[in-house]
Order: sequence, then structure tokens, then C-alpha cells
Amino acid sequence: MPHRPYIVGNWKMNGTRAMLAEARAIDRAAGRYPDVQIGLAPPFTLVHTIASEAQAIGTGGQDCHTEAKGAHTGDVAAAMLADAGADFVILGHSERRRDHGESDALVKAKAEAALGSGLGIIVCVGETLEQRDAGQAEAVVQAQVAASLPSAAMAEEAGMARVAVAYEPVWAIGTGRVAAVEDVVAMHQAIRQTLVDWSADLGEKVRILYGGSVNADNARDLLAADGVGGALVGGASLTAESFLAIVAAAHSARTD
Ligand SMILES: O=C[C@H](O)COP(=O)(O)O
Repeated sequence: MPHRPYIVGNWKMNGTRAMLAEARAIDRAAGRYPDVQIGLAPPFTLVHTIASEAQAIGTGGQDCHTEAKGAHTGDVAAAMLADAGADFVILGHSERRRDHGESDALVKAKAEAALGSGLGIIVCVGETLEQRDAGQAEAVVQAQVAASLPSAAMAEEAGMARVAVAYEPVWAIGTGRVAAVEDVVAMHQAIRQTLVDWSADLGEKVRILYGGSVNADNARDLLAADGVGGALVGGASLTAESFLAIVAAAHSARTD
């Protein structure tokens, strides 16, 4: 793991104010792991509260609109997220691609809007089980990466710290089924190649996170794997106890 690992919790559509205690506990403990960058992406309704209280963790949104403002009922602009205190936004998650028909081109436009508003971005990609079984996984994911990332010029201006890619095989999300470490390594190499083609400046530096049923038991092996720069964690990020176990694994994968 050449860079500081990046461990991000995605609460998805989970969390009312009652869950703020978990976010506070994560933030308090984060100070013990300065070698791990930690982010939490709660529902929009909790972004401002968590961002305004957090001392050691970053706060993110789970989506943003391409436009800065206007008649888009129910949507949230990147600048609004930034105004609420967010540091980053997750874009192109497979659940948004599935539930809202988000295309690579739309994800790219959102990524550019987010960078333009000063946010960091985590651009999600991943193949379905059918695509993997058909031997198309790497080609599908490489095409998603190439078409979903913001322009290289915008990303280069923002810098590597504000750009990350999350590889999340769709069949591994919320299923308890984790990709084999060797498959994760192979896919991360394929993504890296696409990133290098995209930007000579950033391609080698952008962190590639793994996501899909990461938990305290499998985190260490995944995070120690060649090319894995962190984890995007869903279910196991919902309690401080299970999320911090993953943060601790990232710390030990780095220091052992
Ligand atoms: O954004 C997170 C991923 O979708 C992984 O979710 P999961 O850890 O519940 O499988």
C-alpha cells in the first residue's frame, strides 16, 4: 500500500440522528490512526451535523447533481454538499446505476461538478456476476473507469488526494461474498492501466479502493493486497465497533 490507506464508510439509506453516536465514536477513535484516512458518507440529512462535529474524519455525500442549482426536485448540488461541510462525494455507486439508471457519462458529469465545487470524489465501478462469468469483468470495468472519470485536466488540477476509484463487484455488495484476493489484485492492475492511459500525471497515484462485503475478518488480507489503496465499506460501517475494526486492519496492514 504505497499511499495512506483510505477507509470510507457508506451508510447508504441508513441512519437517523440516533446514529450520530456511532459517527462520534468513529471520529473520537480516528485520532488513534493518523496513518489511515477515514471518511464517512451518511445520508444527506446527517452530513451537516457530522461534518460540523468531526475532528479527525472526512464527511461525504453519496451522490450529487451535475448542475449547480435549478428545478431538480429532490436532488442536491455539489456546492450544497460543500456548503454543508462535506469533503467528498461517492459517485456512480452500482445502486445508483441500478436504481436511477445512471450512465458512465452522467457519472463523469457529476464528477466534474463535484471537483468544480471543491469536493473529493470516489468514482465507483464494478461488474455484474453475469459479466464476470462471461469473462468480461476486466473489459467492462476498464470501460466504466475510462468513461466515468472526470477530464484528466480537471483531476490534475484538483490533485490525487481528491480523486479515488472504488472497485466494487456488484455480486459482492451486501452479499457476504467477497472477491478472491487474486481477482482483486488483477482487477486493480487493470484499473491502474486505464488510469495511466487517462492521466500520465495522476494515473499511478490515484487510490483504488475495494468494496464488497468488507468486514473485520477479511479486511486485513484485502488491504494488504498489492494495489489496494483502501476500502469502501457498507454494512460493516454502520457501527463504530465493526468499522473501527476495519480501520485497525488498515493500520496493521500498513505497519506489519
Ligand atoms: O459502498 C459500499 C459497498 O456497496 C459495499 O457494501 P457492503 O460492504 O455492505 O457489501
